[in-house]
Formats: sequence, C-alpha cells, structure tokens
Amino acid sequence: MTRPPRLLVDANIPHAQAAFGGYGLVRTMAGRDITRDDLAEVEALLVRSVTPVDAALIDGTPVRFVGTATAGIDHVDVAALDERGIAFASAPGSNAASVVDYVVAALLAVAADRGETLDGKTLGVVGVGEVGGRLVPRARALGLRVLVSDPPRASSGQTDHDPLDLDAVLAEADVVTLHTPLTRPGESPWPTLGLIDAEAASRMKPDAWLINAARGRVVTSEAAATLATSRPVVLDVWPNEPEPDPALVRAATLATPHVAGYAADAKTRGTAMLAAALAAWAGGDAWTPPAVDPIVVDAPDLPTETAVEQTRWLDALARQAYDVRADDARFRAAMAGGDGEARAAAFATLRKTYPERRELDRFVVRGPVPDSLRAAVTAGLGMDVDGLASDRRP
Ligand SMILES: NC(=O)c1ccc[n+]([C@@H]2O[C@H](COP(=O)([O-])OP(=O)(O)OC[C@H]3O[C@@H](n4cnc5c(N)ncnc54)[C@H](O)[C@@H]3O)[C@@H](O)[C@H]2O)c1
Ligand SMILES: O=C(O)[C@H](O)[C@H](O)COP(=O)(O)O
Repeated sequence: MTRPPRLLVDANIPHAQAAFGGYGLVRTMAGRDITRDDLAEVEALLVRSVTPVDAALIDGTPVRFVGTATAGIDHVDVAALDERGIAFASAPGSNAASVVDYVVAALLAVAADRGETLDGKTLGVVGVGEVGGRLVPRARALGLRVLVSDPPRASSGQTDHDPLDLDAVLAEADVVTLHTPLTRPGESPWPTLGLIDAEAASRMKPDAWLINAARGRVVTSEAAATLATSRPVVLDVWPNEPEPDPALVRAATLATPHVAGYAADAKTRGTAMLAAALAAWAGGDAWTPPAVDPIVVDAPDLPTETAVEQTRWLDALARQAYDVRADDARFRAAMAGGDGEARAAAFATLRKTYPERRELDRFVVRGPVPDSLRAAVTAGLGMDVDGLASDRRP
C-alpha cells in the first residue's frame, strides 16, 4: 500500500485541516521552527512569511509543492524552486483589503489624536499593486489628494494612476505610505531595500508622516529613527523582525507587530488561494471558506460641523471595527521589557494570539450617517450604510 502524501503547514495558517486534509496527512508547526529534518517525508510545504524557503531547506527532501499564504514572497527563493521543478504558489492580494484598512485606521487615528483633518492632505502612495491600488480610491473618498509612484508599473504602462518619480512624491506628500515588495539590488531595476534612507527621508516635507506596512527593510533603521523624532511615523514592519529595536518602537507614533494584513478574512482568503493552487496541482476540489455574517457598528453620536470633527467622527466609527490603537498598546507593552530573546518570543506570541479582526467591508452601520460623510463611510471605510436602513431612527 502506498502511503498518503504528507503536508507540513505553518500553525498560523487557519483552517489547515479543512482546506488541505483532503490531500494527505496534515502536520502543523511554528513557521520559524521549520527545518530540513521536518521535511524528511513532506511533499507539500505550506508556509507564511517567517519561513525562509531556499535550496538549503528543501534539497534532499521529497517536497514537490511549496505554497506561501502571503502576498510578499521575499522569504522564498523562487528561482531555486523553479530549477528543481518544484511547484510554487502564493496568495497575491489575499490581505490587501486588510492592509488598506490598517492604513485608513492609522491615518484617522493619527489625525484625530493630533486634532487635524485628513481633508486636503496629500497622500503619497509608493507602490500601487494590490494594496496601493486599492488604497488610492479609499484615500480619495476620505478627502485626501493622492500622488503615486510605481516605476515598474509606469515602465510597462500598467497603471492608470499617473505615476510620478519617488522624488516628486516625497517633495509634495503630507503623508508617505509604502506598499512595495522588498527587493534587493540585482532582483529588480528598482530595488526597494533601503528605499527610504536618510537621504530620501531628508527630501520629505519637514512634517510629513511616514507609514510602513510593507517590509521593514524598505526603510533604513536610521531613517525611521530620525523621522520619528519630528513627525508621526507608523510602523507595522521592522528592519529586524522578530526583534524590533525597542527604542524605535517607543519613538513610533503607532507601532504594531506586522499585523496589518491579519484580518481573519484575509488569512482565510490566503488559505483558500493555496487550497485552490494545490487543487490545480494535485487534482481535487478546492476548499470553500465558511460564509460570515455582517457585523453591526453604531454611527457615533458626535458633532460633524467642522472638518476636524468629521475626522474624529470617522475615527470613532472605524475604531469600533478595527482599533489600531489597541494593537499598538499591546505591542508597546510587550516590547517594554526583557532581553532580545524575550521580545522576539513576545513578537511571535502577539501574532499567534492576534484577536479576531474583520475587514471593514464586513460592517454595516446602524444609526444616522450625515450626508456629508456618506461617501467617506462607504467608499473610504468600505462600510455598508444601507443594510440596516429599516432599523434607522429618524
Ligand atoms: N504588513 C503586512 O501585513 C503586509 C501584508 C501584505 C503585504 N505586505 C507587503 O506589502 C508588499 C506590497 O503588497 P501588494 O499586495 O500590494 O504587492 P503587489 O506586488 O501587488 O504590489 C507591489 C507594487 O509595488 C511596485 N514596486 C516595486 N518596486 C517599486 C519601487 N521601487 N518603487 C515603487 N513601487 C514599486 C510594484 O510594481 C507593484 O505595483 C508585499 O510585497 C509585502 O511585502 C505586508
Ligand atoms: O506579505 C504578506 O502577506 C504579509 O506580510 C503577511 O501578512 C505577514 O504575515 P505572516 O506571513 O508573517 O504571518
């Protein structure tokens, strides 16, 4: 009797048994701990971003399929897999809506806490793929003027966003938000490793905010630290994960442990994309994720006369669905003490035990939404304002 295929799956990939169990025996383990020895009998390896997959990991193992339930693939040596005829799949766009929610929540939180409005600010979006491309219309609906930079897309005529070069965006943006992959020199004509270094940072407006929810090393530690002394800096990703520099965590305005893409819907979508790829490769039926019900949030009972009040109102609505300040508080507390090893363990634990969060477009608003804010709620936050219309009070 031939033995069934074996699959090794990162324990942070949800629904693993339901989605992959039909293909063989599923074993799960912490992604950071996976070694070559663990793959001795494994045909399919399913990881997230914390498992470097290269020749050293897979050579001498029976692995024939590698999947990563993530958008970023900088942890996978795709050329090495190609050379060995190993099938590869990732989950492009699976968590884009979740990252956009994170950026929107952070923009509103920082503006509201500073008594500012987003209305009329210029947002510079660096990288307009799955995340950046979806962020553009949502930011515009929140009243931001948007400039974009994406040389790879510009050079292939792939964007309708009228891209500028990075310098032009840095010179004009009030907020710069990064949504590029991490690429090293030689991997791309436009490598992003250290894209925002001290020199690039010095070309930003003196009070321009920086948001990095892409990869930590797209910004140098030096640039991040310098910028954080003089303006809001929001960091979800860190140059040396899982051991971020505690001084940089303290200096950041909002600091989170690489969870921008961690909405439950996004993780489930990543699993479903890998299940579909596995079905196409091995044959079989793709897994269908369970349906989810909409969730009700209440229209805040706050004034909306001025632009600053409107930003506060939107922030109060958004944080009922996703509270980025709570993520920040948990992370800050966890990074406040202990040595590097303890902080690395805490970083992993925060991610493993991340509370259930839903994408903003799963929410329906109960109560009156002022006409002046309707577009910001529906197109900016992505929430439904009509789903409970019959419940609305005059
Ligand atoms: N924090 C998180 O939880 C999280 C979640 C998802 C993705 N990410 C990161 O964000 C990155 C972007 O995600 P995505 O889904 O939008 O990827 P994507 O591949 O769809 O888009 C990336 C875009 O960046 C552009 N780009 C490449 N080099 C550039 C450069 N030098 N300057 C400007 N633009 C450049 C590409 O042309 C592309 O349009 C991922 O590669 C991943 O590393 C982080
Ligand atoms: O690239 C991605 O998709 C994200 O960075 C991803 O959400 C990171 O989460 P991890 O794979 O580390 O669990």
